[in-house]
Amino acid sequence: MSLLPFEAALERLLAGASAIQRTESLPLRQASGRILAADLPALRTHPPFNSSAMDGYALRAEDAKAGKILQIAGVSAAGGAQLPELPQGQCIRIFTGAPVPQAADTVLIQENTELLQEQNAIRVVASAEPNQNIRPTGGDFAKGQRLLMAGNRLSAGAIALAASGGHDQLTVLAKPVVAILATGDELVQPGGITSASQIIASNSYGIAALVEANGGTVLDLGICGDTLEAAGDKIDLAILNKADILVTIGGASVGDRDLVAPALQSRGVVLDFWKIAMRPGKPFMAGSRGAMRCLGLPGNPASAMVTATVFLRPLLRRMAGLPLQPLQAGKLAKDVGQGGLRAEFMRARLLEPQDGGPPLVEPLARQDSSLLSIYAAANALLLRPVNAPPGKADDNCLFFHLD
Ligand SMILES: Nc1nc2c(c(=O)[nH]1)N[C@H]1C(S)=C(S)[C@@H](COP(=O)(O)OP(=O)(O)OC[C@H]3O[C@@H](n4cnc5c(N)ncnc54)[C@H](O)[C@@H]3O)O[C@H]1N2
Ligand code: MOO
Repeated sequence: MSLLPFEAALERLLAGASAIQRTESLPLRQASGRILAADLPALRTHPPFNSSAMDGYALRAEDAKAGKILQIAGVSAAGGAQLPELPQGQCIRIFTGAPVPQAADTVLIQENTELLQEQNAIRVVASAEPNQNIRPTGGDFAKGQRLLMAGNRLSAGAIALAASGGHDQLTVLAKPVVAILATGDELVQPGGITSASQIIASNSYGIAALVEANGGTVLDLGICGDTLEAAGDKIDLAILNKADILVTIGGASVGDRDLVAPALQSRGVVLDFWKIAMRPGKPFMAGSRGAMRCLGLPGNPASAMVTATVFLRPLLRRMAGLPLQPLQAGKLAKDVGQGGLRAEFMRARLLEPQDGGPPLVEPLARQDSSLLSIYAAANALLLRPVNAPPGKADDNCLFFHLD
């Protein structure tokens, strides 16, 4: 069977994938980083009154002339209950954020006055122009105005704006549910080892972390043994729980015990493609059952993480309403060999460039797909295209960020 180029596989995977439309309402404190489901109008005007930008004296600009002596008729403080009147030819002591009395059209900063304590008055030292140091009503936003657009990712600033606009709950897109199933008779959970032949199902943890870092929520289906029935029962659970994406790990290759493809098919999953011209990750498969997308990752730890980065990450981000993280341009940090018949995603480290140019990408020494110690040390995947000529240090290259 011929192998599908990873670019074509990714295009097929993303075709027709869009942000899921379920929503949920969250308290502001839990909404950071989530995607706003609908345009957000301001429930109030801010500032709700003409407000002073400085500590000083509110007055009529015509009175704010150097040398004048003005009686202090009252005080306006932020949160103060009553706004004092401003009699003709007088001033009001005012603090930053406090409402400016209606008759005042300027605020003279206190540094430009001399306080005549005994007379409860000030002498104007430097004149002020009209409209100085006054933040007008609605200068930030007016009631009914759109504060944030649907599809906006809620940054710290957006959360503060929503709070200021009077919202204490936000309606956001629900996170896509990603069911994760590890397959293999040899697998046990961390802490569950009882014999030397067992292997800890570490991939499920790595994939779960990747899912949570990319806008998804995990439905952990645990581990199933290498039988069609056991795998089928777990797939039923994903269906029952309405998972948006089912990710299986292992059992994707060609051995007699590689049961994932037939198990998926036995539950009505239609496979779209299987086997990719990439290294690691050749046995990767994808299909769907109704709205549920199904990704079969190979079991080797680096193969599972690489295929999750190349395929699951963009699919999930698309379904979560997040921007994709495309390949980026870098420079090779050292010579690399010729590309093979499969595109290779080499585990690599990014080095800071000397001249502020693109990052230097240094492939790590050992690339076997079973090595988690190497995968964990990497922060990038260097792409070596099919049949690429040998690469020289400083040649252009492409890479995926892993962080
Ligand atoms: N004759 C062939 N053999 C293999 C081929 C092939 O084309 N012809 N492909 C190889 C490639 S490439 C890969 S990758 C592996 C992947 O095969 P599977 O997806 O069937 O993976 P398993 O056999 O189930 O497991 C492989 C390896 O990974 C360990 N594993 C599995 N699941 C987990 C997990 N959740 N956490 C940690 N480790 C896991 C498992 O114990 C095995 O050591 O097939 C090659 N063979
Ligand atoms: O492609 Mo496998 O994923 O080489 O180890």
